[in-house]
Amino acid sequence: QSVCLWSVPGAGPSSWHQSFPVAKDGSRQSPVDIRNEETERDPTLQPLVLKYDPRSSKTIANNGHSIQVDFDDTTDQSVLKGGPVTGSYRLRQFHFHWGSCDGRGSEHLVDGASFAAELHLVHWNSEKYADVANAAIEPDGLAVVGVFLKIGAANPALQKLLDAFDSVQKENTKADFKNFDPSTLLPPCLDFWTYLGSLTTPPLLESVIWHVLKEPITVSSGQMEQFRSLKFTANKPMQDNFRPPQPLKGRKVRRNF
Ligand SMILES: NS(=O)(=O)c1ccc(C(=O)NCC(=O)NCCc2c[nH]cn2)cc1
Ligand SMILES: [Cu+2]
Ligand SMILES: [Zn+2]
Repeated sequence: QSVCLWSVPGAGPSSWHQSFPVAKDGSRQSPVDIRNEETERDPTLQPLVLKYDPRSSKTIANNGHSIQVDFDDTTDQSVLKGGPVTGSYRLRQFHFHWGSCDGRGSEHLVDGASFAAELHLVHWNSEKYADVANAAIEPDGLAVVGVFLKIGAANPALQKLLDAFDSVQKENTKADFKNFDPSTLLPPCLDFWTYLGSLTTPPLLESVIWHVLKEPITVSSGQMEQFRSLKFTANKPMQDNFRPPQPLKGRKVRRNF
């Protein structure tokens, strides 16, 4: 979107259905509140395999509604395999969602509870589709890994990212960001919940196989303040860029733990 839809007052998630009817009429919208009691353990789920090569990291950008690190996805350098998916999904980018205070900010909830932020690692099905744009319109086109950020000790891997924020303070700015290994942002345990969902920002396409990790990583309050120092459109602080939970509409959330 030229004017990103978070920053214009009254143009947040509650008005997206005007331009994107799938927001209201869709059957597999994201995020959702994961009620653990209602999830189903599925022993047939394979372990999640995330193989990331730091040489594929390219740039860091403030795109007006999040901070995003883009990867070279012209070859299978950084891929997701296993879990509920067959085949291999190529890492394209990762970005974050966070709140204006530590008590909110994540998109998925667990038993109604929010975390301070949520990391999304976005992969596309490079075995079946030519590029991310073509994959993004297919029901099995994207695989996104969600990692919760919980307030606790400062996270040194995250600090490397935050130190690069000075060069992307303003909206629509981009800087080199090479040799970053996204696996440093993952928790030691890759247990996950999985369900069929969508992009959580416009165009809200219903093309995402979600893998939400059970174990959060930590972030300190001070580090969260650095996220909030980034600017939205028209110099507004970038924060509260999360969509509230959407109806499950009969979907089952499975877990591998
Ligand atoms: N939150 S999430 O469900 O993980 C997610 C949401 C949107 C996209 C996406 O690919 N969205 C289209 C697009 O082209 N995004 C470019 C960035 C942009 C859009 N508007 C301004 N900059 C990918 C993942
Ligand atoms: Cu946008
Ligand atoms: Zn996201």
